[in-house]
Amino acid sequence: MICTFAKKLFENPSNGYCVALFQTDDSSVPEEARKKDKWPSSKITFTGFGYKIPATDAIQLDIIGKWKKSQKYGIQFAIEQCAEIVPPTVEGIVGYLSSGLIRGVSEITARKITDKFGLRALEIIEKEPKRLSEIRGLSDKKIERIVESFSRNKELRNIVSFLSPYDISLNKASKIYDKFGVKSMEILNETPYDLCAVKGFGFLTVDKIALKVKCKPNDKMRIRACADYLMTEFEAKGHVYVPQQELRDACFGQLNQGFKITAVTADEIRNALIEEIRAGRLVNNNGLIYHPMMFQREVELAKSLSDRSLLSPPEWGDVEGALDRAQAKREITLSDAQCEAVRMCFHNNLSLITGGPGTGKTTVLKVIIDVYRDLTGSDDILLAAPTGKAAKRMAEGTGMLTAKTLHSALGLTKEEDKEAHCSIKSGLVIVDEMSMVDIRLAHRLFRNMDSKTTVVLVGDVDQLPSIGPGNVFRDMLQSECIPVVRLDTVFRQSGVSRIVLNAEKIRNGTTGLFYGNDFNFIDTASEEETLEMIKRCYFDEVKKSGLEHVQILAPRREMGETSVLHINNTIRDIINPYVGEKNELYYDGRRFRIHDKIIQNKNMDGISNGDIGVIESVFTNDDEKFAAIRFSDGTEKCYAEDALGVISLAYALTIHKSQGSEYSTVIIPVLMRYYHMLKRNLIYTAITRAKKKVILIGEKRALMAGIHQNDSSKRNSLLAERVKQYVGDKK
Ligand SMILES: Nc1ncnc2c1ncn2[C@@H]1O[C@H](COP(=O)(O)OP(=O)(O)OP(=O)(O)O)[C@@H](O)[C@H]1O
Repeated sequence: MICTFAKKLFENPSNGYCVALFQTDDSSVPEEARKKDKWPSSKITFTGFGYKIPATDAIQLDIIGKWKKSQKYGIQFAIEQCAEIVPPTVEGIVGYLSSGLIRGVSEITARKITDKFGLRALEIIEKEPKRLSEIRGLSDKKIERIVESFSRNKELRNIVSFLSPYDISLNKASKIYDKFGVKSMEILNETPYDLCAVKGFGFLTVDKIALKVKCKPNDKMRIRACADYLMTEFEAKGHVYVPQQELRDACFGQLNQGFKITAVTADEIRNALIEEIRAGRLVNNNGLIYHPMMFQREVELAKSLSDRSLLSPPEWGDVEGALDRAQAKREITLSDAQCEAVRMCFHNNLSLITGGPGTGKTTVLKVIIDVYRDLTGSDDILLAAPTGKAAKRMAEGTGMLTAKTLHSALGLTKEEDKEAHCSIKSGLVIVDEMSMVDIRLAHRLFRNMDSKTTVVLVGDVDQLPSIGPGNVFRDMLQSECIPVVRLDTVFRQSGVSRIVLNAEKIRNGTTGLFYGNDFNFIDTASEEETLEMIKRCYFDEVKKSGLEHVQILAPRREMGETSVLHINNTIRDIINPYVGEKNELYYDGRRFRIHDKIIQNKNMDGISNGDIGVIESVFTNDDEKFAAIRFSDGTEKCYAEDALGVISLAYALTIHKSQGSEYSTVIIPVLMRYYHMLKRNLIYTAITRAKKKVILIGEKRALMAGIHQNDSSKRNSLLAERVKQYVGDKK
């Protein structure tokens, strides 16, 4: 449809999304889509939306798309492709060049260009840009900017029309241009799998495009991209390496999917993988395939751990005396295991402490800190944890002023930081919640830590392993080369807390749990009933203890009425109902409201991934909406509407996300529907988040089945074996 841009209604500058009014003579515009009241003109006015729409009336637009109906906005045109039609007149070209679409061209500049080149102006800019220097008063820098901007515009249009059959938005298309610039079209045609390097273009998307372009199913490029994709998928499941045959089989399945006869043979895959290994893009370590970076991390981390475990500790002096003084000062008598833990930390360079909730880990840390201060007269101690919440709890529990997130201690505060910028030189480093640390972060930590630092790693090995690849804490324990103390006596009012007793039972795979006020199970017959009961319990508990002390923890994020997403929307609409458009914000189909409880999902600008906050106000500034969020530590932060991708609602969280946090009361749905997800360490992690009360809702047999599923160590990693081997080699 040919139309002209009339008025911008909304724009999201971060992704180029725009809603606007357009005018046309095209009578195919549905009657309900025509705007009549405010735009009485001979033209037909309608609303359209899309990405990177040229916001100028200096040219005409040829738009392709579909009419879409929404309850809120009525019928609008969803623009999928948009071509600029520059009128073939000097005035038309001046209008186009000075419309703002081409950076650095004012009307005066545009006229200078048309004065010189007339109707050939656009052709000159495109094909003979150097000739622009014939125009007096145009600096080289300005010419460069004009040419760059012009070719970006043009290339983008080409990319978009090339990709139009594949449902790729303009926004995504512009990411291709940002990555490959003027080479974009060449890449799309010649080496389409290079697109996998662009954010938002996974192998599956690219494969569809590439196979249609010209790529043969058994093209090496395709096999290589598929192997890389599958390696990344394995890593996303927590594996550090993949056995060679498993990778070959997975490639065979993926590459032949959708073909009636074998399109890629096992031999072709084998040969392509051999080539990948020869070229150094994959590593074959005795039949185990790694991404080179993963291999390097595993080897270097293992070396670093073995070196530290063999290094003689500093001469501390009278550890026993300091230990006695610390106990006297704190008026506490540590158990034998606790004393052993303290001694271990001063007799070794690297030590591990593991224990479940209430087993006295924090108490031991306090004494370790006391002993260190006593022996050195110094406070050169770094406390760190993988999440902001865990760091905060660590500081509170030990009575230290600060504890950092590992990211901030290592200078990895921005998402783009791939390399750690800070080295850690403290005399004593204690890391809590170590089970959450993946191989990437552990590798960075040990690479950037002074070799003389005394390191104490604390965690609960029975909790879920890290989200990222590896099973670092468990592997360290299993290496049997790093000194460890397991704390297993529960101190916290033993016998009274069923949570702690049941945690112990679950840890051991026992299903005969104790039920009572602090550990409830509510049977429900269906998922709908479970949701109803979650709502009822949540409101009761919030009334009793307040919003921030009650947390719903669900195994699954999406799909189903008891998924995190569904529970969040349901609870929010009751607890914090709609109060008007001006108090709401939208981001990518999600809706946020003033007073909503939210969670931050990314480390940035002093706010840590996992921090909980509340939207305190919603305001508009310069036509843009903002949310002012107050985080639970008092930090306030404003987010523009288009930056809300970093937060989500937090009435319910996934169990994975809750690691490192604690709440007074947790409510957990357990249904056979999640059978494949319900594992012993998942249930253990969920219930140990509660300090005072656990309410499980659903089917008891699902809980029992989950407790019996113990696959916590099924992650491909050779860290333990490597540490053992290096230590053995050095002894
Ligand atoms: N040796 C001890 N004698 C008496 N009480 C102790 C001893 N050690 C710890 N406690 C008490 O037991 C409770 C739990 O201890 P602590 O907080 O150190 O455990 P934790 O393992 O850090 O627990 P969590 O992981 O749940 O935070 C505390 O109230 C603490 O004072």
